[in-house]
Amino acid sequence: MWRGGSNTRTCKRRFFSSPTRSRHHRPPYICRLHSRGSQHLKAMAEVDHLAAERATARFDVEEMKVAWAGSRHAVHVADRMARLVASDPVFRKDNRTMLSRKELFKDTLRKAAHAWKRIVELRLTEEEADLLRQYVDQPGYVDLHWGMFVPAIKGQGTEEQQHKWLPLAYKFQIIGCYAQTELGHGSNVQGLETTATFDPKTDEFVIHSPTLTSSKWWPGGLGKASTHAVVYARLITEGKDYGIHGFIVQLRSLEDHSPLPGVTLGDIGGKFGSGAYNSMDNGVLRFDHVRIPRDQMLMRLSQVTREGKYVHSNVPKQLLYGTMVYVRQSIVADASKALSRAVCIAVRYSAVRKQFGSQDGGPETQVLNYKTQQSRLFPLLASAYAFRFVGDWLNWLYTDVTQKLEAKDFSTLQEAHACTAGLKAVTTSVTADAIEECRKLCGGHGYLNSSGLPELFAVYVPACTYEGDNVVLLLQVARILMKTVSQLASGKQPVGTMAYMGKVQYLMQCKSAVSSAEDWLNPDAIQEAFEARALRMAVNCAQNISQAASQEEAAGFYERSPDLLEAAVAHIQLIIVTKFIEKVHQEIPGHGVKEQLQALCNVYALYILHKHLGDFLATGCITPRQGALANEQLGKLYAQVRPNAVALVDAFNYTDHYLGSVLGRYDGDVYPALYEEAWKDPLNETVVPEGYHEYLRPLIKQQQLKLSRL
Ligand SMILES: CCCCCCCCCCCCCCCCCCCCCCC/C=C/C(=O)SCCNC(=O)CCNC(=O)[C@H](O)C(C)(C)COP(=O)(O)OP(=O)(O)OC[C@H]1O[C@@H](n2cnc3c(N)ncnc32)[C@H](O)[C@@H]1OP(=O)(O)O
Ligand SMILES: Cc1cc2nc3c(=O)[nH]c(=O)nc-3n(C[C@H](O)[C@H](O)[C@H](O)COP(=O)(O)OP(=O)(O)OC[C@H]3O[C@@H](n4cnc5c(N)ncnc54)[C@H](O)[C@@H]3O)c2cc1C
Repeated sequence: MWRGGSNTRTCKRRFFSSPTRSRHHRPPYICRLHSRGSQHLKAMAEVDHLAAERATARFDVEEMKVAWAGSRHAVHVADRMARLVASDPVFRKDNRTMLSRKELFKDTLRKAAHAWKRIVELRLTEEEADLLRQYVDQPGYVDLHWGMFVPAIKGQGTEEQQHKWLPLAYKFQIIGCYAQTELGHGSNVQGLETTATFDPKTDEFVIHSPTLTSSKWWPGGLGKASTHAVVYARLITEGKDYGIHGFIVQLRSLEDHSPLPGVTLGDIGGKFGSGAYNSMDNGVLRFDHVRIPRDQMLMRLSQVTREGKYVHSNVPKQLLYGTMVYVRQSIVADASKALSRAVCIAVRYSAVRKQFGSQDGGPETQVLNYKTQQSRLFPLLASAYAFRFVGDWLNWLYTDVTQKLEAKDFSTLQEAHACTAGLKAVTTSVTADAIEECRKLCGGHGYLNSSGLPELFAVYVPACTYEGDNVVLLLQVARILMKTVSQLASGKQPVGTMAYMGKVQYLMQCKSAVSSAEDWLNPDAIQEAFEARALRMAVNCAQNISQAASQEEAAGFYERSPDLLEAAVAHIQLIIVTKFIEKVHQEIPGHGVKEQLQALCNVYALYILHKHLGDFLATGCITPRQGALANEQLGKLYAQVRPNAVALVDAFNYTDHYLGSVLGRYDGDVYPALYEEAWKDPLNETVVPEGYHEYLRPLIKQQQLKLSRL
């Protein structure tokens, strides 16, 4: 019922495109200047640094690639798709931040069409096509078409509707987007204002935007590309408002792409950063009494009969939110991708970069050897692995829930909602902060577009907002936690990721047995501390809410929401730690691979414990001494990770094209690459800048004249 994705094998439609040509041609004098400079610098380049780093790894990198990707098959397919993209000039992206908005958008259309052509020519499977989409690495309408429009029809459309619309979407005969958010309301879906009023005389719905704030605002692909949208609107029939439902609405002509009568639409304007999410045409849309046939209401969950009667199927209303649940779980997998990219850049560059440490003209110290660099970077490396594994687990959970829903078993719906919402919130917030931290870890050069980090940050940060603002989503988790706590008294045993709450008697009073730093390497000690902290925080919140004088529960919840947020984070961190521990308990082939993952798992858990020490101490789960021991063990783990760091990021198996960073190059030959990149800037197209004769020369001359008069 929630399933997304599609089988692209059936698609026959072909598109044609011409290769891109950079608008920035370096004039001959710069080529000469640069090639001399570059050769000179190449001789000095520290190309051996990463080779030496790779030699110190104490594990089999090829096998770690398998552990990271999930299977040998996954490594192979990802490798093939990454190379396919990297070797195709149409997919170049090194000039992206220098393109104007219009050029960037056209470049996105060109890439999408070319990608589709290659997918059809090579008869790629859905798995391969999606990887190709990811490696093209440019947000565009196809993400929303495949990621939300198609899944919405699959999840909320009847079989008949799927039969009609999906083949059109699979062959790109129509392009769709997901039009939910409005200018006035995004988080509060029930507050949307767009109306869909049934007219029994014509057997049509009339879609209307009654106010300015009811304008659809933000949907990706809506601004310029989409021909259709799944529009969420208040269903009104027989004079009654039945709340939010989905409708398939055609927006543009399939002949000339002009808006249909009654439809006003366009792009909402430039967004944060250069390049980045500006490749996406997030749009605005208003309806002026637009009529659509009744059968374009998505009718799997509820129907309106020919006579205008509203009928709700015997399924939970929340299935309407299924597309968001689907995308939230995919966003968790994306978080590990974005985080691992940033970490890969920062680790490699930190191994190449040297500062200080030599008093007598000897070599300087690799910045990766500084303990502070390690304590900032290695937890992020560990988090990338942690998010990867929890993402795999979440994908399993999602698939499992979907199968159950198809069998009309709704028992795990709440678990799916809590896990997707909470993990989406925590992993995206951490990743956004981590990308910025990686930029700082790369010093000044991290601020250059050519480091890849500014664009990665700019493209990533909206993940904290889209598909549900992270605070709003964490409060959803908190509500479920409070509900679970309140049911404990009645003896109802919590299940799934809440099962630990069933041990309430024990966890509320247990004391950690850790008495040495090594004791923190015991997964049971970690698990118990995290469970006790999460449960105690949730129970404290529940007690505070119930004690909030005579207030209603909702008012108590509102008062305590900052604490509830922290309780929700603690619960989600417990899930991440638990899934990492479970992963490490599995059989993992390859020399040293399990040991490295074990170390990273401990780094992740103890880093979180150290960072949130206040929670652990305030809830009395551990003593200050035990907290200090955890930190001591963390330092030892960093030393263990250090010789393996470069190999651990190599295991992500990213091409230089995908990384898009001169600092993160596989060969570590950073300085010539930085030098070369500088010359590609449009400012360097001429030696004397445009504007010199207009503004600089007159200014200088005027000053000279003044001086000569003195
Ligand atoms: C290069 C080209 C090549 C071509 C390639 C071809 C490839 C082919 C193959 C590709 C396949 C795959 C492609 C995948 C691509 C994926 C990429 C995706 C990219 C994504 C980009 C992002 C774009 C962004 C989109 C958006 O942002 S869409 C809008 C999102 N909006 C929100 O998230 C709004 C948030 N708000 C809410 O969700 C709700 O309002 C709320 C939950 C906050 C509150 O809801 P409500 O008011 O209804 O209710 P309550 O809080 O009272 O809750 C009532 C009960 O319902 C439960 N509940 C709530 N939500 C859910 C849920 N989702 N599921 C289940 N249950 C839910 C509550 O728990 C309450 O329960 P109770 O009554 O028991 O207490
Ligand atoms: C890049 C991007 C792409 C997007 N793509 C799409 C798309 O394709 N389709 C689509 O329909 N939408 C899309 N959106 C919209 C997106 O889903 C919404 O912006 C998002 O759900 C947040 O809603 P909002 O903008 O209304 O934020 P608001 O809810 O207005 O948030 C503002 C602030 O209020 C806080 N807040 C709100 N409610 C509460 C509460 N109950 N308790 C405590 N604090 C609260 C939030 O934490 C936040 O700090 C996109 C957005 C972006 C940025």
